[in-house]
Amino acid sequence: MSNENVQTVLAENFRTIISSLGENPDREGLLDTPKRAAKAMQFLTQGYHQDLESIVNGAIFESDNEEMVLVKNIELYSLCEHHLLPFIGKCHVAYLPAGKVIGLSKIARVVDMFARRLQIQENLTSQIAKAVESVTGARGVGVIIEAKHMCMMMRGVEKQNSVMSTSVMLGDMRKSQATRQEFLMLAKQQN
Ligand SMILES: Nc1nc2c(ncn2[C@@H]2O[C@H](COP(=O)(O)OP(=O)(O)OP(=O)(O)O)[C@@H](O)[C@H]2O)c(=O)[nH]1
Ligand SMILES: [Zn+2]
Repeated sequence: MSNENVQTVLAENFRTIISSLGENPDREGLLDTPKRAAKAMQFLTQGYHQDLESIVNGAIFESDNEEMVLVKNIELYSLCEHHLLPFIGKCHVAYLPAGKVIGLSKIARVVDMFARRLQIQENLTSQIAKAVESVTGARGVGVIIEAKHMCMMMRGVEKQNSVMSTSVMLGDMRKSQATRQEFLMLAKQQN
């Protein structure tokens, strides 16, 4: 289905949702809402139409550096697959290069590519780690995500302060306790 067709189908469904809620989809304020909501949902799930190779766009560079590279505090917006409500937080990604480094912005793009899908935080964390590992050939990769889930805040148990923390360590980052500790310590430090 083309992008426009998907948007039309989504908009029709959003119109049904609005009327099922007892609202009048024909009142002025809501007239364009199905289309807007459809576009917003397409944006928030655009990761399904992206692939690693085009996201990275060849920005892999040779380097002798073997020390840990860490990108901290990457903002993260995703949708939980259970309620379709947002979870919002930050992601820290570290890797141990093995002859190659990746363009800095590309790590954030990889995070977005997987975050803009229907997710649970655990799978999101491991998908990012595996993607960074495969694209850089790194000796080790670590990913930490700390996020607040709207499904726990706005509804359900209504807990406003709980933060879910998930981490995935691969390769040498998993094997070497000292390296893992260094990552965890650097990730925890304020800026
Ligand atoms: N592990 C994990 N659980 C999640 C994530 N996002 C949402 N959940 C949980 O998924 C669970 C779904 O539980 P259900 O009992 O089927 O759904 P529910 O009746 O809406 O649950 P409550 O949220 O407890 O009201 C809830 O415990 C959510 O907190 C996530 O990223 N990871
Ligand atoms: Zn949820």
